[in-house]
Amino acid sequence: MSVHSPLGRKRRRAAEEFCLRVEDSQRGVRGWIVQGNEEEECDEGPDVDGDERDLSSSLSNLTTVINNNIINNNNNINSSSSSSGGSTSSSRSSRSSIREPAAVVAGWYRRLRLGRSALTSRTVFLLELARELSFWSHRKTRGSNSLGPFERFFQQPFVWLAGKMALSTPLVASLDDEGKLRTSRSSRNSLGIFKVLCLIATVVLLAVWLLKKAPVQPGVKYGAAWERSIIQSAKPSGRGHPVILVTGSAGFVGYHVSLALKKRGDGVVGIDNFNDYYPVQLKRARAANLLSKGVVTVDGDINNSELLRRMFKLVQFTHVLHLAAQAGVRYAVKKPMTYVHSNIAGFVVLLEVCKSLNPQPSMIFASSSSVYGLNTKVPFSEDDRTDQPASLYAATKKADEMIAHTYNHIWGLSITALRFFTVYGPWGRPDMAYFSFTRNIVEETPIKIFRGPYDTELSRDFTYIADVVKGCVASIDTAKPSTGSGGKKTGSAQFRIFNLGNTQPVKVGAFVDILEKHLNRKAIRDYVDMPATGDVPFTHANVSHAREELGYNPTTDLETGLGEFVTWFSSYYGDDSMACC
Ligand SMILES: O=C(O)[C@H]1O[C@H](OP(=O)(O)OP(=O)(O)OC[C@H]2O[C@@H](n3ccc(=O)[nH]c3=O)[C@H](O)[C@@H]2O)[C@H](O)[C@@H](O)[C@@H]1O
Repeated sequence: MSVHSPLGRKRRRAAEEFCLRVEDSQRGVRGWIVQGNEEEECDEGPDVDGDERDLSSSLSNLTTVINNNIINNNNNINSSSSSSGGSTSSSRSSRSSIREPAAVVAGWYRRLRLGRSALTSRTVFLLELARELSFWSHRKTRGSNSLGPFERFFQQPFVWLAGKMALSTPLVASLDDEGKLRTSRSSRNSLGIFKVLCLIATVVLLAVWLLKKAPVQPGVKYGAAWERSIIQSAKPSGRGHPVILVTGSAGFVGYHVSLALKKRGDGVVGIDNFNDYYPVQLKRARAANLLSKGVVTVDGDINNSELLRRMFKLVQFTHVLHLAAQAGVRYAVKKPMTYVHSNIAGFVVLLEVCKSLNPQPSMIFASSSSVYGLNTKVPFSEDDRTDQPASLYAATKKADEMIAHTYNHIWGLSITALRFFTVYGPWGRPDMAYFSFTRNIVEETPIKIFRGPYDTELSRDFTYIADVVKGCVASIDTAKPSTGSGGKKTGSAQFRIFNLGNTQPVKVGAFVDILEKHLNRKAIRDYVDMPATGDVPFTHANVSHAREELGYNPTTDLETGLGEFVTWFSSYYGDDSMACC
C-alpha cells in the first residue's frame, strides 16, 4: 500500500523500524542492536498506513524482542554458571548481559533516530519502567527459560504503552522526512520562553495556594479536610431547608438550637472561640455532641474576618444565628474589654462580612433582658425605653441592637434581635445562679442570695431552654431575606426585636426552694446586699409580639425545668459536682 502524505512517510518509517526489530530479534538481540540496517525492506511488516492493528502488532513485536532478549540473558547466565563454575570473568560477562534489555530499549531509541529529548517525559518514564521491569523480570525468572505469566502481565502493558506513545501522531509529526526531530532556532526559543512562563506560573500558583491554605488563626489548621467537613456540615437534608451559621454553637443556647436545627434537616455549621469564661471542657463536650450529630463547630473567633469570609466562601448561608457573646452581668466589672471585644467588635466584624455578601444572609442575634436596665414599668415590652442599662454587659447588648439597626438601615440586612430572659436548663452555663447554687447545695457549701434595696428579694423571669429554642427556630423561619447585595441596599429590610421570656417571674428565694426539693437537700442560705456589679431588681417579659409573629408560647414552668436540669447535672457530673464550676 502506498503512502503519499508526510505523516504517512513518517509512520512508514516508524513501522519499518519495528519490522527491523522483529527480524533482528530472530537473528539474536545482540546482533540487532549493533547491525540493524535501516534501509532494509520488510516484506511481511505491518501496513505502512499506520493502521491501529498494525501499530499494535508492531508493538507486540517489540515486546517479543524484549522478552526474547531476556530469555537469551537467562540462557547466558545458566550456561555460564554451569560451565565455569562461576569464574570471575564469566560472571562479569553474565552481569553485563543482564543489561541487555536496557540496550534493547536504547537501540530502540536510536532506531527511531530520536534523542531522548525528542520523547515526552512520560514516554521516557514508561520506557524506563519497561526496561526496569524487563530487568526485574529477568532476575525473577533466573533459572527458568521463560517469563512467567505474572512477569509478562506487568511488563507488557508498559512496553506497549511506551511504544504507542513514542509513535503517537504528535511525536511522529515532529519528525522531518529524514526521521530527525524538526527543530529551529525560533522554535527552540519559543520552547524556552514557554518553559520559563510555565515555571513562573507554577511558582505563582504554588504561592497563592500556600497563602490560601495558611492557617488563618495561629495553631489551627484550615485545610482541605476542614473545608470538606464544613461543606458536609452545611448540607441540608433536602431542598427548602435553610443553611445556618450558628456563632457560639458550643455555648448553652447555641448548642441546643444547633441540635434542633440539625434534627429537622437544616444545614448547620457552628463557630465558637471556646473561651475560658467557664470550664472549657463543658463547651468541648457540647461541641463533641454536636459533631456526633453532624454539626461541625469551627474553633475560631468572630473577630477573625478572614476566617468568616472563608466560611462564607465555602457555604452560602441563608441565615446567621449569632449567639456568640461574652455573657454574664457581673463579670463585666472584672473584664470589661472582653465584652467590648466579643459583643461590640466581634459583632461589627460579623455584620461587615454579612453586609458585603451577595446574597446577604438574614441575621438573628441574641440580645438580653438586661437592656431594660433600671426600668420600673412591668412587664417589659419591646416598646419600652431601654436607655438605662445597669451593667456594661447590658450596655453592649443595647449597643448591639443599635448597631444592628444601622446595618439594617444602610445595607439592607434583615435583622431580628431576641431578648433572652435568664435562660436555664440541661447543658447550661456554670456561671449562672441555678448552676452554681446546685453545686453548692450538693457540696453543702453556703450560697449567697442577693437582696435588693429595702431588703426586697430579687426576681427573674427564668425561661427554660426548650422554649427559647422554639423562639429561635421560629425567628429563623419567619425572617425575611435581606434586601442588600454585595454591599448595596435595594430596599428596606426587616428589623425585629422580640422578648423571649417565660412571663412568670419567680423570686430567687422561691427558686432556691425548688432546687432544694429536686436535690433533696437544704441549701445553706447567706442573704447579702446586692453588690453594685450590674444586677437589676427584677425582670418580667411581655411576649405578646413574639406570640403574634413567631407563634412563641413558653410552656415549661420553673419546677419542671429545674427538675430537668438537676437530672442532667447528676448524670453529667455524678459525684464530682466540684468539676462543674
Ligand atoms: O436574661 C438576661 O438578661 C441575663 O440572664 C442572666 O443574668 P442573670 O439574670 O443575672 O442570671 P443569674 O446570674 O443566673 O442570676 C439569677 C438571679 O440570681 C441572683 N444571684 C446570682 C448569683 C448569686 O451569687 N446570688 C444571687 O442572688 C441574681 O442577682 C439574679 O437575680 C445571664 O447571666 C445573662 O447572660 C443574661 O443576659
